[in-house]
Amino acid sequence: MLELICISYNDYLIRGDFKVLDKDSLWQKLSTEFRKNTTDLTYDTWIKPVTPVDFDGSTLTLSLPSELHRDYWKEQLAPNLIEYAFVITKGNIEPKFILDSDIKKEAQKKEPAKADSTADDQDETFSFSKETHLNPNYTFDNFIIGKGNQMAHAAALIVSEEPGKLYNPLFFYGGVGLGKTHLMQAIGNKRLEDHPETNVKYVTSEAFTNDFINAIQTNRTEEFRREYRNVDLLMVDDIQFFAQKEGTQEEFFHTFNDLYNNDKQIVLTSDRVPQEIPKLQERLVSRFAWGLPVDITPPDLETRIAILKSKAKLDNLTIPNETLSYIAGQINSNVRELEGALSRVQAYSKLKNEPITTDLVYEALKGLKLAKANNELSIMDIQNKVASYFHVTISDLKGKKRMKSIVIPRQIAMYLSREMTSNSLPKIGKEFGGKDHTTVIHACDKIAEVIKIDADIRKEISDIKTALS
Ligand SMILES: Nc1ncnc2c1ncn2[C@@H]1O[C@H](COP(=O)(O)OP(=O)(O)OP(=O)(O)O)[C@@H](O)[C@H]1O
Repeated sequence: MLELICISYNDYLIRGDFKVLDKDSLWQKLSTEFRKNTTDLTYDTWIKPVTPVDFDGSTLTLSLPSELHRDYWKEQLAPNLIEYAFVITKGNIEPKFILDSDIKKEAQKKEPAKADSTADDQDETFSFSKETHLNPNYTFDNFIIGKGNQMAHAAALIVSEEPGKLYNPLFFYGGVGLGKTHLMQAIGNKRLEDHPETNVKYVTSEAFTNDFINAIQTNRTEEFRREYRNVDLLMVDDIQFFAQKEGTQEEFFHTFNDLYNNDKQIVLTSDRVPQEIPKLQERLVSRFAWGLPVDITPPDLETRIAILKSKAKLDNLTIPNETLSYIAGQINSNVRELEGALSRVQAYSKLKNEPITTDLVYEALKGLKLAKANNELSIMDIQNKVASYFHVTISDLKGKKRMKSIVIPRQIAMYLSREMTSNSLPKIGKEFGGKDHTTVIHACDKIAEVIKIDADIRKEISDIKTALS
């Protein structure tokens, strides 16, 4: 990787021997490419309203006026942007999308606190509390109970009232977007509301791993241990990502023991039972089963309608009951997609300046509905699943980054698109950021070979296939 030598030069920065544009100049050049290659209507609707916010040499942050714009950019325009940017800068540029409303909200929030703000404050993610990293919206009040999550909900409530006693660790497992994180954080939020003195810590397993690696690199392992072992309630999300991380597992084992022996509460989530997490140490598997492992399954129709009703109320949306039932009937996979459908509908109604009716919803969700009616798995379904399984973005799958952590998921997604859909090789290539069909053939051959010798990848692919079928 070439070093960034920050020499300001008109609108250029110089990186190695490449010229790197600043955000406005880069965006101007990209807009010109889009104007050349799209219709006036597409340009005026989707590209013109975009504002460049930041460009750090590898990520271009763009602000968009609505959720609908964001969906459209992610699904349709991002691959073109990556390609145009590659031609312009000779580098891999990733787009990042934020909403104009988030920028406004953030500006308003910062305004009163300006006087005592610090550099650290500026790094905080929107609306997340600095100390605990809890999302304040993930509460028991906002959580709709249905058949698939009632056990998990009951256990969570008990743990929030009597941590460290009955179910330790509490272990939620289940598919993507079913509310594991929400429920876990609801425990933390309630505990803090009832007992503000409680020391609560929420991290993803990746954040734990990164903290640990940083601590080693900076000789601060003692500090790391003090931080993690001095809490009353530790929540670690998505622990399936501890798979194959020997050193982190070792450290987590000691963290776990320390907290457990001191009657501190541990809450964990994973997309599968501990026994199925590849290369998870046996002693961790058995410890995770000490408390209560409880699964969360997808919501039935009634629960989906109730969830939609509650989200609509939170967003002050007026939606007739039959329209809510219609939306709930269209999306039966997970709650995150249900929320996505609702925000797509909301944005569509704003754009058209019409009230939300079943007809309007039909139009807004047309693309999703068509895929469902044909009952065919789309390449997009596969990309979504693979991206969430490996925690990469859709842009990663469509882009050109050569890191192993991205290349393997990309090749797996191409392989599955070939295996599980009837799309031609050129069509698959096109859906992966306009790649040539020979790249797809190479990916398919590569994965077919790897499957023969690598049991972990074989298992991962089989998990994704099961989730897709
Ligand atoms: N029962 C529910 N009631 C209200 N909202 C819900 C419910 N279940 C899930 N959600 C919402 O769905 C979204 C996805 O949930 P969450 O992130 O908790 O899922 P997850 O199971 O942790 O997914 P992942 O495995 O991808 O991390 C969140 O916005 C959450 O608030």
